[in-house]
Amino acid sequence: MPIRIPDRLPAANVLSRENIFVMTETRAINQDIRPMRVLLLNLMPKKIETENQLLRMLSNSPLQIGVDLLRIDNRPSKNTPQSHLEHFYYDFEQIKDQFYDGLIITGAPLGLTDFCDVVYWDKIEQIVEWSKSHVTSTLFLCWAAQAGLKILYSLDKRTRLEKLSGVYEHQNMGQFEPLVRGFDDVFLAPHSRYADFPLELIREKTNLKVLAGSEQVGMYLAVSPDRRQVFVTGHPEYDPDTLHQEYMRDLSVGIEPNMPVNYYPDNNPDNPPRATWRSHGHLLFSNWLNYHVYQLTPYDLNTLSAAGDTLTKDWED
Ligand SMILES: CC(C)(COP(=O)(O)OP(=O)(O)OC[C@H]1O[C@@H](n2cnc3c(N)ncnc32)[C@H](O)[C@@H]1OP(=O)(O)O)[C@@H](O)C(=O)NCCC(=O)NCCSC(=O)CCC(=O)O
Ligand SMILES: N[C@@H](CCO)C(=O)O
Repeated sequence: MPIRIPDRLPAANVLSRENIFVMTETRAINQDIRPMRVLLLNLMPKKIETENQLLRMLSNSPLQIGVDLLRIDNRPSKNTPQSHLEHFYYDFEQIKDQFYDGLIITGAPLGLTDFCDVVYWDKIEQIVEWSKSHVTSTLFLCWAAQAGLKILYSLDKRTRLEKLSGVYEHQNMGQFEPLVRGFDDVFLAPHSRYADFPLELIREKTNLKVLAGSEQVGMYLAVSPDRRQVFVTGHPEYDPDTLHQEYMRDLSVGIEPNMPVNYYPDNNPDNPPRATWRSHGHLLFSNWLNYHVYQLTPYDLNTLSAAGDTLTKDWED
């Protein structure tokens, strides 16, 4: 089933060219099934690219999914046309009385910025708190995972000496957890972060269930006991060339970044990179939509705030 997006959102053309079935608002209103409602809080610098990447991941589902785009930084954007933001994005005030089946909070290039110096930190805290009564399942990506751990578990920011950049192996630690259904025992995913998530720290300081990771990258995927919060510290949604774009950007601003690990064929940046994580990314987002959104969410979303922990399925561990 397709994703439901505004008629003129750029992703409509991008995804249609890839034979990905998107449904415009005009077509969608003729369907008499309840679409899933997913809110995308986009904090990434290249917002249109991130929209395309995440909508592609959400499109690989038998569900009809309505996607609302949210912004919380009303300063002029450095990397996205203001007209795009004004036309396609909601402000929190416009949606705070709404209920959603899913919320995705993206990464942000704020790995070297203390939380207290993040211009919209108060709004992030407000939205995470709001999600507890207005969203069935929240997916925190990369920087948002670190922010979510701070807000929900008071886990202080930990920063690596060097940026973790490249495509890394992960052990599947989730056994029969639905979120990792169909995962390989060992799988690849990109990372691009200074944030640090040591496995033992996560296990010691939170009640999260770690579902995938490694000694090298730490925790990659974890889920709360009620399965309503999912933390992903990497970027399974990335295009093949996203790490390359970031590498070239960081070189051009004089940061002297290390070359992304296990990424360029023959470790040569002149060779076009290939995606070795795409199937994992699609499976992760499909499993999230199926087991953490669709199968948990109440038919009447307005009952969500009263539902509390009765949403939890008693899946076998
Ligand atoms: C990454 C770049 C090169 C990006 O440079 P840009 O020219 O795009 O602009 P920028 O001023 O850095 O801002 C990028 C986006 O972050 C927003 N931004 C910047 N500072 C902010 C702050 N204090 N609070 C809230 N938002 C902030 C800007 O508004 C912009 O979003 P709009 O476009 O909407 O205006 C730069 O930030 C940089 O050199 N940073 C130091 C290296 C680094 O941190 N790289 C990323 C590491 S990876 C990472 O941080 C992932 C997370 C993690 O590691 O935990
Ligand atoms: N890693 C991204 C930011 C979100 O993780 C960057 O270098 O811009």
